[in-house]
Amino acid sequence: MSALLLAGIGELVTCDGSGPDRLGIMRDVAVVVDAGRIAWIGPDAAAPTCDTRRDLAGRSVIPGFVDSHTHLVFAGDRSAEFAARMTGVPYDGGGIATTVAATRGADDETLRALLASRASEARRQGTTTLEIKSGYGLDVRTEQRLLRLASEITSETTFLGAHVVPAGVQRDDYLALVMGEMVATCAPYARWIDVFCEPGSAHAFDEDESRAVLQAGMAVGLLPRVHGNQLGPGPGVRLAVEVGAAGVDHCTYVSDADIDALASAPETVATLLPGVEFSTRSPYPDARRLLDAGVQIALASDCNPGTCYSSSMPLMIALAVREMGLTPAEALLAATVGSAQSLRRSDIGRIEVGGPADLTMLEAPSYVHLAYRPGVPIASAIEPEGEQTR
Ligand SMILES: N=CN[C@@H](CCC(=O)O)C(=O)O
Ligand SMILES: [Zn+2]
Repeated sequence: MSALLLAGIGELVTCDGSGPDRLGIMRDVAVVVDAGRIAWIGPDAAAPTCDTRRDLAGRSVIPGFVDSHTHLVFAGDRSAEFAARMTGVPYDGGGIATTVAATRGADDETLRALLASRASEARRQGTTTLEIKSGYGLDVRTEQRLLRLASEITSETTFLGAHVVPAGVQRDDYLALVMGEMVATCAPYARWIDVFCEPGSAHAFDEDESRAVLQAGMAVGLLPRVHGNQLGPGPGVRLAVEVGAAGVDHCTYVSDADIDALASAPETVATLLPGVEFSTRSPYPDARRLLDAGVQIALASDCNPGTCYSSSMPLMIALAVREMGLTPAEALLAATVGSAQSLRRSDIGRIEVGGPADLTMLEAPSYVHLAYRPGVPIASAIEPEGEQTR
């Protein structure tokens, strides 16, 4: 068979929903990868002969992480803002203007190189699917440019023209631009429409503004998702459920009513971003409470220059376990199938014959090491062709 045989897998975590933890764990197996898809899974001892054979020597293999929330296309540096925050300066979204200025001033080649380097950094840590938002252009030309560049590397692109109101533009004028020329120009390069719904921030948008933005996107065929309840209690969760959004992301401050609404709307996934709480020194959401109430949850990095400059899904899993009350199994499911669900994808986030060969290898015998060994680079996406970088 002209394919790649991955032999000697000690633990294959399929995340197929079977077994006590829904992890579908298989032991001492082999996997055949052919033309980018999984062609065969079975006992190691019964593996077919292939042109290429790689021995994983008992390592654990898991589905590639699905990072359903990132802002990877930007230029500039905000490390000073982070340092100030660590001395007590709160986050309010105002620093986004710094990134917008740097991003507008960067040419395509510069942004493409920055994006490629961040995407490769994520892949080296086991991420095989990235969602990428615009939102650092905030003018028609730059927003379209960011989405065009993002769409060169992923089909999961999100128009976030309604990130904040840019300097020098009246709020009403900016909203009219976003809902008119900007969304029309960006829609060909986007699958999703997002809005920073945070009435407590002078920079972001209130409930009515957010609803109008989402409806304008939906009118041109984009699917809604929401940044909500990040800086304080608010209408984000409620609005996401109302419009049938695929995800409401952050959910740092949720009420009992928000949890009830999410529990009765399984199509709206609560996407938790613990790297943001870590990097803004905010309280963590109670993921245990959400899960116990029957809410669908996902984990993502929110890699961005302001609130979390980390692309590490293993770090998010470790934080979810240590700080948010999830078991290692629940955290892994949230970072794979849960996150896939928040992108309305059933083809990724799990390992099955016929599915894409999105496989991540751990330098460990068990997936539990993702939380057990925080900060240690044990996860990397398996490269079916070419050099394995780890
Ligand atoms: N909250 C809004 N947007 C980003 C942060 C953007 C920034 O500060 O650059 C977030 O998801 O946290
Ligand atoms: Zn975000």
